[in-house]
Amino acid sequence: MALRITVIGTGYLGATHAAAMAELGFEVLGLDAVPEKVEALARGRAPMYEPGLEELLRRHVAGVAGSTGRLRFTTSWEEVGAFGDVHFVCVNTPQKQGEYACDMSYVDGAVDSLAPHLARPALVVGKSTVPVGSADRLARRLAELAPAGEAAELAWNPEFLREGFAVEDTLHPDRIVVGVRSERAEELLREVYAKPVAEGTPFVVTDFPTAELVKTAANSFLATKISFINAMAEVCEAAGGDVVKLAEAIGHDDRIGRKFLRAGIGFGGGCLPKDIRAFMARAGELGADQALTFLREVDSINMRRRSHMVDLARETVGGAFLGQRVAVLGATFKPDSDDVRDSPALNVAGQIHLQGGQVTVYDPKGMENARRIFPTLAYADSALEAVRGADVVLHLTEWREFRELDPQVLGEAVAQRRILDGRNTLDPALWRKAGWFFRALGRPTA
Ligand SMILES: NC(=O)C1=CN([C@@H]2O[C@H](COP(=O)(O)OP(=O)(O)OC[C@H]3O[C@@H](n4cnc5c(N)ncnc54)[C@H](O)[C@@H]3O)[C@@H](O)[C@H]2O)C=CC1
Ligand SMILES: O=C(O)[C@H]1O[C@H](OP(=O)(O)OP(=O)(O)OC[C@H]2O[C@@H](n3ccc(=O)[nH]c3=O)[C@H](O)[C@@H]2O)[C@H](O)[C@@H](O)[C@@H]1O
Repeated sequence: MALRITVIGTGYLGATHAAAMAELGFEVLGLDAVPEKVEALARGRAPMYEPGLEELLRRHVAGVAGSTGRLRFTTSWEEVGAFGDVHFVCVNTPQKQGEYACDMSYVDGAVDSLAPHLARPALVVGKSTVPVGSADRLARRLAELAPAGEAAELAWNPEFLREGFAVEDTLHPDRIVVGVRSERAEELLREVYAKPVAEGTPFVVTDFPTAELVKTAANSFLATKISFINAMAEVCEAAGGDVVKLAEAIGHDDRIGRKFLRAGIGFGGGCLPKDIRAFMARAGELGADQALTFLREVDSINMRRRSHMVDLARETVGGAFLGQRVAVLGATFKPDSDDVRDSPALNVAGQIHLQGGQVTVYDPKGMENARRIFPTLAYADSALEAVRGADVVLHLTEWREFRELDPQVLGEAVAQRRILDGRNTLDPALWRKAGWFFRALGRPTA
């Protein structure tokens, strides 16, 4: 009989994983602690904006006309325990309030809720990003609580998807990494991922700590690459160089590569910032803190980008924000997502607001989430409306819509033709030709 899969926690990762598992042909049951999320998903509605996800849900959610009916959602642990052969844990692992360390309470809570319902053989597979050592601790907890005893086993299978490409990355990943302690666990995971592996996706089998570390190492490397190019942007600004050209030129070397060398206001989101901090905290606990002191620098270069953007904007409007109208284009931490967690764009908007600027924000998909986090900022329904009467325009998230803006049309709406490109994706020549003062991070001023 085909494997039956459950997915615990149906947020950015879990909702996509559940839909993708149904797409691979499995019967899937998703569970979340938030009933509204479960209700929306059960109607085939994605709880967040993620390209292609809603189409996939509608193709599989039971009850949606024409669907395969392979995908259902529930809030019942009992149902999940009775249904699944393989249970994927996809709950959140945020940064602890006021600390660098990871808050494991959601993962611990999920395992504690699930385990008592595991009366028959089952594989619990952690996908959340966790501090190294968590899988070993959770395996012991599972053995203690599951009625099935040793027949309820744990494995670790970190996830590498990017928001905005989540569906594609889940169905066609670069690699699959599994931390296992038995042949049975490996066999079950090979069965789950048989299709992508048959298409050539590398399948890396390892132990628990290595599987956990692969994930935090990968995110640390990506964060380091971004902070490296942003450090080069700082030097370019001081020396009159052009970081965009520099990135292109060093990227032609295959050993360096062109990806993840976009200088700008830096990285944000629900993962890279909190993951490098949790990694440092965990290394400290293990007595290996010296190994990761460079990540402190990666973090501080990154945070400096945001204040640098605020400083440039203040300088551009004459030295003080009081009485100045600032239009902010972009609220999400990256384009093609509605995610505003630790968003550099919103952070910059918030800092300027606190310094007395009249900030108006527009984002194609992130308005609802942004309003929830920063209710005191003003919001506009379009880019054109946001820039009306502005003394300076800040381009902070590189949505395609912003790249296609017409500098002439916007020029008619603003009070002053001044724009700062925080993402280095606008064409300076185009804006300058239309009479704008144009400045980009790490690029020559004219
Ligand atoms: N968002 C992303 O692109 C990626 C996230 N990750 C990792 O995946 C994990 C989840 O991240 P997101 O999906 O972004 O978080 P999220 O906050 O969007 O989703 C987590 C979901 O888990 C639910 N939940 C929390 N505790 C629960 C419990 N005890 N029982 C049932 N449901 C519970 C929440 O209600 C929420 O819907 C994190 O560890 C993250 O670092 C890994 C790769 C990519
Ligand atoms: O662990 C996670 O959750 C995920 O974190 C990142 O994915 P994501 O946060 O969706 O977004 P990225 O595309 O990595 O971008 C992160 C941030 O870096 C910024 N960035 C990215 C690339 C770049 O060259 N420059 C740059 O400033 C983006 O604007 C964004 O704010 C990783 O890329 C995924 O592999 C990983 O699974």
